[in-house]
Amino acid sequence: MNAPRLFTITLNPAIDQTVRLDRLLPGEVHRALGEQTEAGGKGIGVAAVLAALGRPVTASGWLGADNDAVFRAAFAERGITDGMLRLPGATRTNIKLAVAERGDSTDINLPGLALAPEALQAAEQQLGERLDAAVAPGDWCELAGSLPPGTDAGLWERLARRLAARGAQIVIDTGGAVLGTLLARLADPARGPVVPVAFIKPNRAELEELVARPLHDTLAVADAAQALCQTHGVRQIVVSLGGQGAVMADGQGRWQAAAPAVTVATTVGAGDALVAGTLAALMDGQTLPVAGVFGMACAAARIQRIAPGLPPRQEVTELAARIRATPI
Ligand SMILES: O=P(O)(O)OC[C@H]1O[C@](O)(CO)[C@@H](O)[C@@H]1O
Repeated sequence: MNAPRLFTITLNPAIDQTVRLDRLLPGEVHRALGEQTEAGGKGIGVAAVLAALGRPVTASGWLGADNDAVFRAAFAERGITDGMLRLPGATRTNIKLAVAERGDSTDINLPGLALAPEALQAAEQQLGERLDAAVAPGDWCELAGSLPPGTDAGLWERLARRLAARGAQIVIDTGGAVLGTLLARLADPARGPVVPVAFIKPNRAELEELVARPLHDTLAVADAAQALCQTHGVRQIVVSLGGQGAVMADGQGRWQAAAPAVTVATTVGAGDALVAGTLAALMDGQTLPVAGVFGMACAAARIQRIAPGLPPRQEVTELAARIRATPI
């Protein structure tokens, strides 16, 4: 069998406009230090990191045809296969305020391209056919990011079932109520064949929403993550804890790892880099703690610059050497 490939599926991509500020004072006038525009959206961020790691990756999903130039340029420059449908209209622009004093970003994410029900149905049909033609058994498919207006978890569910029927490994990186609904539906035999989920990467708030209780410490996070593996048939989980690092869980155990201290230019894309690095290593057959550490190194490398992608591999390897996963 050929080496597995990754397809990211982004149904609500974004043009990220990052405005750099020295500080943020609500209600005040700010003079920006600078501005940068990048092709964004969760699966596109993941694809950028995978491509930087030298992996074949296809960015799939859909884009507004009116302003796709930034995506075309990014795909060509980074060596990402462009598998995105073009739909009538414009892709949303998300505003990112990267604030030097705070060392983080404030995100303002817009709803996204709204399509009429018939147009949505046609887009789903066309996307499904494209994926059927491209995805081979053993390939990994990431359902990435939020859903556009007028759609619900059913859209992800139909795509996941279609891809699982082709023998793909399903990865989910979507948040809010949609994640819980989707996991519950895919694990429910009354709805059809149970779809095993290879990997998810909630953050603490998303995991709290999934298990419907606050998770005050690392141990509580690890317990909740491991329980989710058992109840929802999720094979591997990395819970991102921002500056505090990550907790990982699978059928074999649970681990925690602290994030290395780095200078932060933006926190946008940190989660995508964590997913991308972890998936790259898992696809190589690495264990979860090894893969999660590599993902964390990719995230630490990613947040030091505003542009998606990664610095030279040596820098990522050095960061990985500074991270230890310890069993909990
Ligand atoms: O689909 P969501 O949840 O609105 O997130 C989209 C945002 O997330 C990112 O992909 C970063 O993770 C940004 O590029 C983008 O603006």
